[in-house]
Amino acid sequence: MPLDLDWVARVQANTSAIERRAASLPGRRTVKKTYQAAWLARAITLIDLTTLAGDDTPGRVRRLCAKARQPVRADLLDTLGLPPITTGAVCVYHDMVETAVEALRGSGIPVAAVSTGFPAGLSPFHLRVAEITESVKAGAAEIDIVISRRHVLTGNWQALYDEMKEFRAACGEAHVKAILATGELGTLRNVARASLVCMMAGADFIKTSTGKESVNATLPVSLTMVRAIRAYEAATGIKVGYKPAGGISKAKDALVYMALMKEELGNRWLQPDLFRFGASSLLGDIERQLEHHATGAYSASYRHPMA
Ligand SMILES: O=C[C@H](O)COP(=O)(O)O
Repeated sequence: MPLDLDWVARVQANTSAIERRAASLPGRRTVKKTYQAAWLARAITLIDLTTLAGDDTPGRVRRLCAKARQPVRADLLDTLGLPPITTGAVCVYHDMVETAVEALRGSGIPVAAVSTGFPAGLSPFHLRVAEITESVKAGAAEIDIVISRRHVLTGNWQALYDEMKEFRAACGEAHVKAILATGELGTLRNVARASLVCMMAGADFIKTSTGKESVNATLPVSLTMVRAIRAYEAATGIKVGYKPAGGISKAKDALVYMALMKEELGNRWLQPDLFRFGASSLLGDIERQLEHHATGAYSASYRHPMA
């Protein structure tokens, strides 16, 4: 849609109310027993299984892809009466896209690439656009772009809109997730406004963080962003997805995020086309919890290596 600056200017965020509501979630909402096992299995299908490290190698990416294809031991799934599952996607740097596409061939698992000068997004603009084009050409079905934080910090909503619109166009058929790097945006009002502008410019998902900021996904930021998604759907009928990312490594945290989505946006946002966790180590803890459900005993985390 065109940029609606009046709507952007009207956006408010009541920080203390948001913090109160976010703080009430972990204590109030838990699922137990077989329901918990079912929620955790669902959580696995929502993970963008990620490796974004300077020392990534094709071997590590291939092992990660094998894990994405079979995230939980078959005998555990059998004991729990769960069908075979896979992760939602595998998320890598551009250089690793071809390796991941090859390793996931036939699985139906999409490859997500972080493009546009991830994580700072400060390389020349034409190179950021070219990086998207290259990642799509290499087979990435999803592109995670990073926005220019300075456009938010200086209130230049037109520049943010134009940038996002161009990234959207370069993605073509690929889904685009807009990484806001919320830990660097200063206020929750900025987070709400940036969310709205990215949605107006065509983002399929809005995502909290690169995982490289000093503060990554948090519940107050998530509440702010999912309320923006709710407002955007109410006004336009368009459903935008949500991806909290960075520092989510415990099964119980995943359950809290899922409860937030269910309460704020409904069950529809607990499907992989509208919700993902960006996480490199969450799967290991979920596997441990599922093993506990199946056997009654906890295994050591080294028994659930990622890659
Ligand atoms: O988008 C994914 C994040 O980079 C993963 O962050 P994490 O390593 O803290 O799970």
